[in-house]
Amino acid sequence: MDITQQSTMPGDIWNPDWNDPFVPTVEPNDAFAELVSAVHEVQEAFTRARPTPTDCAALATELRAVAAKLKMFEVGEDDQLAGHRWDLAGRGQVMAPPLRIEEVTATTAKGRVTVGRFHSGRYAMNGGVTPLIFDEIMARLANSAGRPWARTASLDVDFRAPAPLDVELRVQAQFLRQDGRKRYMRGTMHHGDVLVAEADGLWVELKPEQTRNISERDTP
Ligand SMILES: CCCCCCCCCCCC(=O)SCCNC(=O)CCNC(=O)[C@H](O)C(C)(C)COP(=O)(O)OP(=O)(O)OC[C@H]1O[C@@H](n2cnc3c(N)ncnc32)[C@H](O)[C@@H]1OP(=O)(O)O
Repeated sequence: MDITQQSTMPGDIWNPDWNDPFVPTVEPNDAFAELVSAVHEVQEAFTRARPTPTDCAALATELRAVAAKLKMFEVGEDDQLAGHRWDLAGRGQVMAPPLRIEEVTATTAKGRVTVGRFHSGRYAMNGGVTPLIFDEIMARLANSAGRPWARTASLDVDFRAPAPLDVELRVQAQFLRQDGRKRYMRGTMHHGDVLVAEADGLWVELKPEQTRNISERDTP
């Protein structure tokens, strides 16, 4: 299959606005984006802090109060906002660093990400976080251009240099080829000119019975 012959089908699976690098990550008056940003702030501040035992206890109480409030708004996974806000960096989920995907064509995707101490191993990005970032951008590309849904079957990451914290990293994905249901992808992560990690991945197109749990809300 010649994947370069496929269009990106704007409006179908890919919002053309997302190719504009100047679309702000957080829209004014976007209350959910503010909430996501606040959770990220808590994660980073928690990681950097060394509170006293008394303060730990008080903070735990306050955070449990916040969790109780959020539980009042619990919905099913199809209806939750986290992970479904395709216009936000990181889709509004707070597990992986907020990768900002700026461009997706049928064959390439480009994004940028900055990680703080929350995602640190030791003075460099944790080795488990790098695959999260690759999976996000490579999956986005694998599922772009109107292609039927595919899930990650394998992801092989090579760590070439420590990925520094608090600076912007550039992440790219490339659609190498398709062989039946198999889509072969490649990813790279750079800090400046330094290649910090690269990845090879296989995405396998789902059979109809494997798409049962994928809803319209999963469509970018
Ligand atoms: C964010 C954007 C959008 C996101 C939008 C949200 C929805 C969709 C995406 C969700 C993203 C995820 O959750 S991904 C989460 C992480 N991934 C997963 O949970 C996937 C778990 N695994 C599976 O569900 C399954 O193993 C599949 C679907 C990957 C493959 O199973 P299958 O459908 O039975 O395929 P099967 O017939 O065995 O294999 C088909 C071909 O692929 C090859 N193959 C299969 N697995 C492998 C493998 N690990 N390594 C090498 N090759 C493999 C086989 O040899 C075969 O080759 P040949 O004989 O044909 O040559």
